[in-house]
Amino acid sequence: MSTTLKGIAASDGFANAPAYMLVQPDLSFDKKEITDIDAEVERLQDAIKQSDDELTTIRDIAKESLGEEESQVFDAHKMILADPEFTGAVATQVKTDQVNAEQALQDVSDKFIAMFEAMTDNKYMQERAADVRDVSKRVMSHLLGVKLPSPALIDQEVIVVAHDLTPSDTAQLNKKYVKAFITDIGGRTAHSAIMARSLEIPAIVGSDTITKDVQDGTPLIVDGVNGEAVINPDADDVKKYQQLADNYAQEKAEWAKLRDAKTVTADGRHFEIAANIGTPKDLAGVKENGAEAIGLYRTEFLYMDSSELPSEDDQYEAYKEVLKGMDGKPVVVRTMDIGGDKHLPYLPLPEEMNPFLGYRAIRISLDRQDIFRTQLRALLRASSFGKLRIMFPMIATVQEFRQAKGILQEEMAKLNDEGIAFDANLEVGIMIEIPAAAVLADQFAKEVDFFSIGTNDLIQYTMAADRGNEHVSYLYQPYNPSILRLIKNVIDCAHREGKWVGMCGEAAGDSVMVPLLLGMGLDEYSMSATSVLRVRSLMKHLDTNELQDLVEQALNVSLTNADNEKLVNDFVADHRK
Ligand SMILES: C=C(OP(=O)(O)O)C(=O)O
Ligand SMILES: [Mg+2]
Repeated sequence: MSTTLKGIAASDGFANAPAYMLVQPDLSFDKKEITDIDAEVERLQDAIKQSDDELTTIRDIAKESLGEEESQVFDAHKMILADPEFTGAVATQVKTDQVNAEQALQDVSDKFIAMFEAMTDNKYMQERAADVRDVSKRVMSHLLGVKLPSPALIDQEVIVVAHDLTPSDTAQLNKKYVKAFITDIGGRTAHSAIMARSLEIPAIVGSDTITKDVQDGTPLIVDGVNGEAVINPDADDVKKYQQLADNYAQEKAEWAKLRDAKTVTADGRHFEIAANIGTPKDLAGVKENGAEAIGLYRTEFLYMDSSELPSEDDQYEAYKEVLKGMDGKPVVVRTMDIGGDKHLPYLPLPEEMNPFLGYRAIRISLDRQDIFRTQLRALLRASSFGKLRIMFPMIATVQEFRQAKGILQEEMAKLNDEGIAFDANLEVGIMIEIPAAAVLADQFAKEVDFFSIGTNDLIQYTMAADRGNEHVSYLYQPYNPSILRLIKNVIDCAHREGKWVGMCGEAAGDSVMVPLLLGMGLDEYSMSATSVLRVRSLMKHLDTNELQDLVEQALNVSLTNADNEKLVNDFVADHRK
């Protein structure tokens, strides 16, 4: 019999395929005394050989789908397997201690890991500890005869099931075979969910129990629009979801007709719909979906995709590609926003109790000015190839903005002295994602060129609810009057100073939020590229003259998020042109 599991709808679309468990297997074992030493060493050699074959396959697939650089880590793993100092030492230990291969492997790898981790003055060697850990896990899985999941090896249509997916796990999913994913934990604005939307992979997060409810191969249906998974669907379920998927495809075909159209409301007002990107590769999606600008380029992915800090030239090439690719249309580039759930293996951050409230984003940039200045120089050099706007993340105080802008001006002066061209008039703005900045928007508005409201963080900080924690996901309330009042304040303060305001948090592409934002006069809406056409279609059917009353009610009469959701849905049903 089929069962339905409810989670958080993270990325639109429907899929019907068997489950692929991307979960870490149990690698525990008992220590054993061995009498047949030769047989035990042979068992170890077999496991090493199987691991090596597997790594060859993974490397070849990774090279094809992710590129040469990303595949090199697997060559490094093969070298460890071939190193007699490591695998030879395991065989020796089996012989001398007369213990099972699992125990010998663990002892030797623990020794190597401790040795590498102690090399605090050589970061490169220190990072090798992670490689040894990975390799020994792989050999251990073969010794124990359990499967180690590997996204790169998926070569059939599946729905990936995982406890959680990191942004880098998500980046490895091959859209050709991974038809959807479901996780136990996570929220709608966690970065894996945001990436799923830009990859157009239907997804459900925060299901709580999916990894316990299914096994490898269990038939599954994912409804990413409503956040529902059907486990072991019957013929009726399949028919019902096929119908929903067909309707959705039809709706998408209708929206696609607006690809080259300007975004205009029923009363003829133009608003800018922009896209959020993480890498230059996302430009294709921006074009396919007819976005009018890039409202947020999350540059931290450039740092996350690299094995060391990207050089000024590497960054320059990436920024130039995006600016040229947009053909003079605006591109808002946000400086590095590392920290929170975004990590750099080569930039160890302090262990923190509350990483989202800790050392992150502009706080790191102002502290590590070497990293910040390199990024700013790369951006400035690229600025002559298009319409660049620079934006600083996580600004809490006016002083932080002044300091960041001061550093930018110093780099401008240096480039000037060196005779290197850049756009001296480029706009410099900030993300509004900390309540302190939203409240003091009148003061900030006198100094910045623009605001972009980051609702993902603004909501988590205002409601004190971790954006990636499914247990508090009910507090992700974009239409809560408290959030709407902060947004209205930001828009009004900016307009009073003649500045423009955008929004690049996920709420900018939310069908309930858009009528309210239009009514408040938000100028620019930046969202996953895959949401652009849906929102353009929605705006076409709304008359901004009729939205003032709606905003008044949402701010002053409604008490809850749910009140406002209903208010807007009823309004749109009655007033759609
Ligand atoms: C757009 C935002 O930034 P990020 O999601 O990258 O934190 C936000 O906080 O709304
Ligand atoms: Mg943010």
